[in-house]
Amino acid sequence: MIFSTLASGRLLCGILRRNFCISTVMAVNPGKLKYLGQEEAQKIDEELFTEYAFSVDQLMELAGYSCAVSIAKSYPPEKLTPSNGAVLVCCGPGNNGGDGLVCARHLKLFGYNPSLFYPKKPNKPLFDNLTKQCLGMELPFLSEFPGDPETLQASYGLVVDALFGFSFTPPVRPAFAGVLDTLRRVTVPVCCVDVPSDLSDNQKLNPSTKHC
Ligand SMILES: NC(=O)C1=CN([C@@H]2O[C@H](COP(=O)(O)OP(=O)(O)OC[C@H]3O[C@@H](n4cnc5c(N)ncnc54)[C@H](OP(=O)(O)O)[C@@H]3O)[C@@H](O)[C@H]2O)[C@H](O)CC1
Repeated sequence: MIFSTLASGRLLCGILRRNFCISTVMAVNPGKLKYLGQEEAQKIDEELFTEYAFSVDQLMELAGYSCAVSIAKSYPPEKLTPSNGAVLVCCGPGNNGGDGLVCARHLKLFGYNPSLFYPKKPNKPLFDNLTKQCLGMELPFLSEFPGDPETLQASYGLVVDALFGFSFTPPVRPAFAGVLDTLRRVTVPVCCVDVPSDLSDNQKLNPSTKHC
């Protein structure tokens, strides 16, 4: 049912000004947007897999590509100074991280200079293949995260947060705590895939709340 709403054109991919969050929204009418919560998003995923036979690869490619298109519309590479299009794509250990790898690949084709921070790659063919594609396009994988905001924003004009999506369960584990803390403090735009990774699972993105 939810996917048929998508097909009717009432489910839009919206951009949320929480830093800059790309999320699917249910447009009851153009003037009134609501944002999907964790359960709704999981239900849509499930419906896409079962009733419409989408594969995870297809969904990941669609998600990553639409994020890259949204970024290109809002932050054209020529406007990213002083970094001339340098983007840091932070990828987490799940499918949200896979979205990030796809997004980085498309950003490269759009003229950006993406670098990847991917500290915990799952040992699965899908993620091996996505990593191989990025390596084949000469996208650098950072061996460590630029720990303080000043260092990060001196090198990158924009960050993509593809660390965690709807399977995040707070509190964040130590391995990622420092990364999220830095992303909260940077002054360059942070574009979040699905939801900001530090959003706890019972919070909903409220469209009326002003986000930075
Ligand atoms: N469902 C699909 O096939 C697709 C989903 N897409 C998008 O991807 C995410 C959901 O992906 P999923 O892999 O289910 O989960 P996440 O990527 O959100 O994160 C899972 C990993 O994160 C670890 N985790 C969870 N909580 C924490 C925490 N507090 N601290 C550190 N790490 C955490 C978790 O580890 P476990 O040990 O608990 O397994 C996972 O490793 C969603 O956004 C979807 O939209 C794709 O777009 C398409 C296919």
